[in-house]
Amino acid sequence: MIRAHTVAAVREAEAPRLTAGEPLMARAAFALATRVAAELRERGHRVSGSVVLLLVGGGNNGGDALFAGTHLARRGCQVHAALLGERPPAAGLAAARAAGVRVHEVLAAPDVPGAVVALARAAGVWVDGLTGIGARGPLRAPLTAVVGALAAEKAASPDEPVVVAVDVPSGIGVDDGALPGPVLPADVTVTMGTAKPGLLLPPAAAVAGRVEVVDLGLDGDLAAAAPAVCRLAPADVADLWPVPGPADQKYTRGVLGVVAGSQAFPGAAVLAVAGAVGAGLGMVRYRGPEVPTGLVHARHPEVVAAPGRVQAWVIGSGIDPDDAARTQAMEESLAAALAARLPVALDAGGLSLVHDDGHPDLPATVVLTPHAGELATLLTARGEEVTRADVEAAPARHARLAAEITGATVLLKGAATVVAAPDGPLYAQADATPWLATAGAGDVLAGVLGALLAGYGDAIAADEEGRLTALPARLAAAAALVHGRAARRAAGQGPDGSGPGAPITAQDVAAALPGAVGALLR
Ligand SMILES: NC(=O)C1=CN([C@@H]2O[C@H](COP(=O)(O)OP(=O)(O)OC[C@H]3O[C@@H](n4cnc5c(N)ncnc54)[C@H](O)[C@@H]3O)[C@@H](O)[C@H]2O)[C@H](O)CC1
Ligand SMILES: [K+]
Repeated sequence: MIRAHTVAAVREAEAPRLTAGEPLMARAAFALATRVAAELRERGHRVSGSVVLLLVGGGNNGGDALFAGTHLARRGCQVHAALLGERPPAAGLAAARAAGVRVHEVLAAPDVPGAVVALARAAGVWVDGLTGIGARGPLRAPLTAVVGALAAEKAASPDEPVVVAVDVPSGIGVDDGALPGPVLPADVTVTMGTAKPGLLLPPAAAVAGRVEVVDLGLDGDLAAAAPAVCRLAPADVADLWPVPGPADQKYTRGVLGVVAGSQAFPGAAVLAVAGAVGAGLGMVRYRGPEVPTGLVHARHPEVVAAPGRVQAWVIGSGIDPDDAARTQAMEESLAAALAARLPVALDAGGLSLVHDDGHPDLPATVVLTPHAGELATLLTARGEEVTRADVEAAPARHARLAAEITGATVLLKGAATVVAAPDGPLYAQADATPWLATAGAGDVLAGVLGALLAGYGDAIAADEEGRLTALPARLAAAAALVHGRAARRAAGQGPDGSGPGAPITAQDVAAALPGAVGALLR
């Protein structure tokens, strides 16, 4: 699991070590130089003779870059430093000059962006040491124009140069993942001491590239600080996955009630059920009208269409809130779940059940699964004037707001999936593939989540002391990881999303679930 800590937590952890004179910056700079050299070699370049441009801000972020440039110059790189801060870090500057780094006072140039771009065009590596955790707000002039020009250069030639961000790409919202202004997208971010929330949270996570965490010896100090954002890795999901044992039978593995699909949208019932059975569980009880029931049985004859005991519910996929009969069925199953303290995945039309305060203070065992538009509609219905664009610009903030308003756990779907509960860390999962943006994918995800909730349903229902309140959020993040990995598998991509992939349908994703789960458990 990747844990990300806020600027305040990092400062608090660093302070005693800095006071004690620990050489944190030296460690940081050496690790940064080592990564730059590795990136050069991995691209088939010799380190010695390679041209490296340091973009140097006025604080210690720039200091990291300058000291790293010192190491690189000593390894034979031709290193140029473009000074873009009013007061460049003196110690770093002196060390760089002593090592032969060529220093450019570009702020004195009549055309600052032009001067930087001229240096950049001659370099194979750009080291972004403009701002790190000391940034306040969107980048200010002249960095705005400089970064805008460099981003345009980089967009025109994506393969070369390689952009290495120091600690964070300059200009992102370090604690919230916002993109308040121009940012230079990085191929690699070498982040110091611990990951930062903005490297995991959308939209900024999309410009961080591969994130490498440098161990500065802060883990002990940071362990005391609860992480602000977590990202589950496959191993964490494997530890969570309900794997049956010799004593299990279908009722102990978990039975899932599915209220999805309608005469108008019967396919969603098939897809939600396919997601659940593909993820693996004891049994599905499907509740719906004749047409979807027939389709479900045609694809999944093992599904039971009779009422009975369940350990979790999926409610809402493929249901139009204007469909009175189906809305009544949704209300009844939600009421039954709440009365029995069972976990629920509320998807699509099911979200309309929380558009008013008819269910005040939902427990965190209810997991809402909106996309950005549905979350905007929900928040607006609950009195927060919010548009889809607002949600997409700050997904984590809006997911947490919805969790606080409703009391439920919120899984906000998107290119990266954010999970927020009223308390505890955010989760940010980036396991999907753009090929997953296809009709019905959300229905399958609701089924995967339902299967996981059913696997833990009895334990959650019996959890009188609230020891498991953090579990639904973690299960939701796990469902997002497996759903994304199954989509990559179905698209013919690697587990890391590598490769071009190919068109997939929601059913392809469901069919790939058993293989994706098996790959996790190996
Ligand atoms: N604490 C340590 O010793 C270590 C820090 N590491 C590195 O240092 C930075 C944090 O350094 P700090 O000096 O606190 O701030 P920054 O360099 O990130 O930024 C301050 C710098 O940027 C200017 N600035 C602030 N906001 C803006 C803006 N919106 N637009 C333009 N310029 C802005 C400000 O004026 C200053 O000049 C951390 O990220 C690490 O890289 C070491 O790695 C570990 C030890
Ligand atoms: K930076």
